[in-house]
Amino acid sequence: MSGTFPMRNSPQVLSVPGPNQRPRKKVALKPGFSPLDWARLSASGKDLRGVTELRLITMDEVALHNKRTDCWMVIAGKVYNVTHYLEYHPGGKGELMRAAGKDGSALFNDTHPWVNAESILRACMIGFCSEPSRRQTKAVEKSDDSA
Ligand code: HEM
Repeated sequence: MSGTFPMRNSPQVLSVPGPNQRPRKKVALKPGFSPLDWARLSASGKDLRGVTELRLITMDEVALHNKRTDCWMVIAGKVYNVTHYLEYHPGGKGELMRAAGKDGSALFNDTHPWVNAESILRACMIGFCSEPSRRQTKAVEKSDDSA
């Protein structure tokens, strides 16, 4: 967590970007695809996972699901089927698809560290990633070197 407040690109920053701020890239979502609509769909009991039980999933398997009609993504070690969420993503389908079939944690954290993916995507979580993310791997390698 950085020590500055508000965080870079946080919603608490005025919407007019200053000289050192990234412009906001939120898109206009289609009617019926607001965050509230997603919350309703998530709570509706509709099957958004497409699997029956949580399990360990390899990156190779995640990589097979990289299409708009079948899209899996790892965020912070958890695997989500984000196919239904694509239309509801406030940053747009295209942005989310950059991490389709991949570990999107780094892009996610660089773009909006304040967003609670775990809570938003609870209804479409399908398992745990069986491999540490590249960032985590690096941190482990570093601590091994210094030991
Ligand atoms: C699957 C997990 C993700 C969830 C649940 C999610 C959720 C959100 C939410 C709630 C916002 C609105 C933030 C706000 O109003 O402050 C947002 C905006 C955005 N998201 Fe995501 N996101 C996800 C992944 C990604 C990824 C992987 C990217 C890749 C680049 C991305 C790019 C963006 C962008 C560019 C915006 C617009 C930010 C802005 O206001 O400038 N998101 N997302």
